[in-house]
Amino acid sequence: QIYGINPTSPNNPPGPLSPLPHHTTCAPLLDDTDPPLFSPHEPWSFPPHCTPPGSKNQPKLCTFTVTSLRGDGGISLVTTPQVGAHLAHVLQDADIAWLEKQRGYPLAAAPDTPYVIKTAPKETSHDAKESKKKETKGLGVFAKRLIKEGEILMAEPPIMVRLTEQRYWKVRDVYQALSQASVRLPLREKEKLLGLSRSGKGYVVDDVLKTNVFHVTVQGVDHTGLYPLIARINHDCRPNAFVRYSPRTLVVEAVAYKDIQPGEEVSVSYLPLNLLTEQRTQLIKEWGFNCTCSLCTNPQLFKGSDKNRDRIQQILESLDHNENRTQAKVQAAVDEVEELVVKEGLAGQLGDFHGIIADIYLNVGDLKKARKYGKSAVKLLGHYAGVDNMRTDRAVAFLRELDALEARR
Ligand SMILES: C[S@@+](CC[C@H](N)C(=O)[O-])C[C@H]1O[C@@H](n2cnc3c(N)ncnc32)[C@H](O)[C@@H]1O
Repeated sequence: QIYGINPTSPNNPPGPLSPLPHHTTCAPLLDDTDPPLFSPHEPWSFPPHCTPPGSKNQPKLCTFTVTSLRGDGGISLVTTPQVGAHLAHVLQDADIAWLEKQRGYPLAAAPDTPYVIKTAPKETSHDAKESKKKETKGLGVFAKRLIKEGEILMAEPPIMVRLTEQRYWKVRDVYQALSQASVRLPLREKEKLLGLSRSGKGYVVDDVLKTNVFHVTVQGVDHTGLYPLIARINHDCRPNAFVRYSPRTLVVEAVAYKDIQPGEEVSVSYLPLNLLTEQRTQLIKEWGFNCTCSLCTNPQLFKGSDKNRDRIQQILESLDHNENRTQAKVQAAVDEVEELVVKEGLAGQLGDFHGIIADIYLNVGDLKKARKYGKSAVKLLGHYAGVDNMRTDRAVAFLRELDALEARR
C-alpha cells in the first residue's frame, strides 16, 4: 500500500506509480482566467483601513484582517502600522511546530475536549449590602473528566487583537476601526464574537471586547486579545487553571493549575495572583461584577490570606536592603517565602520569585545558588508564562550572563 492507496483498487491498478484518474482531469491551478492567487495586500485579505492620528507625531490606527489564519479561522487587528507590520510576519508563520520543539511538548489542547460549556450555578454575593442577592456568572466551563495538573484544556488563536492605548484617536474613529474589524471577519468568527457575554452598555463590539479580552503584548506593546473559547472561563481568585500566552504565535492556552475533578468548574484569575482582597475587589468591580469566589466571600479565609501576602511583600522588600543580603538571611527569607507561596497557591509566580533570588545570590557572590535559582526560574517561567515569554527570555539571559561571568573567572 502506497500512501494509504489500495493498490488493488480499480482506480489504482498495480504497476508503476501513476496519477489517479481525477488528478489528470483537474483544470490547471493557474491560468490567465484565474483570479490572482494572492491578495494585492498580502498577507491581509482586504486593504487596511486606517484612521489618522489627532496630532502629527502620533501613529495611525489601522484595521488589518486575515480571513484564514494558518488555514483556519479569521483574525482582525486594530493597531498601529508598525505593530501590524510585525504581526504580518507572525501570522505568515504557517507552521508553528518550532515552538513545540523548543518547549518539548505539543501546542495543542487535549483532543477529547475534557470540558463542557454550560450555565454556571448562581452564587451568593460577598458584598455585605447585596449579601442576599444571588449572582449569576452566566456561562462557564466545567470538567467532564479528571483534568490533570499541567494538562492543556484549550489552545486558541485570537479572533481580534486591539491596541490598549486609544487616547490618540477620536472615540468615533476607534469605533469605526472596531466596526471594520468585526465586519471583515468571516461569518463563523463574527458569530463567535457577537455570541459572547457583554454588559449591554455602549458600542457592542467595544462592549464584547471589554467584557472578554485578555491582556497580551505584541513587540512589548500592550494589547488585548479576544479568545472566544477561553473567554467562557469564569474568574476565581484561587483558580484551578491559568492562561499562557505565546507572543510569537499569538496563541493562548488554558492549562490546569492543579487537578480538576469531574463536574468542577474551571476557573482562571483575571487578575495577578498575589493581590490583597481590597485591591482584588476594586479591580473586579471595574470588570463590572462582584466576585463571589470563596477567597472574596469568606472573611476568615481572606484575612489569613491577606496576612500571608503582606508578609511575602515585606520579605521581598527587606531583601532590597544590603544589610539583609547575607547568605543566612537570604536563605531564611527564601524558605519562608516558598512556604507562604505554596500555602497561598501562588506557584504561578514562583518563577519570578526565583529570578529575584538568583539575582540576589549573584550580588552576594554565591554563583552556585544563583545558577540553581536561575535555572529554576527558566523552568517555572517556561511553564507558567511560556517559553517565548519576555519574562522567560530575561531569565534565560540571566543564565547566559552567569556563563560569561564564570568563563571570565
Ligand atoms: C470573560 S466572561 C466569562 C464567561 C461568561 N460567564 C459568559 O457567560 O460567557 C466574564 C464575565 O463573566 C461573569 N463572571 C466571570 N467570573 C465571575 C465571578 N467569579 N463572579 C461573578 N461573575 C463572573 C461576569 O459577568 C464577567 O463580566
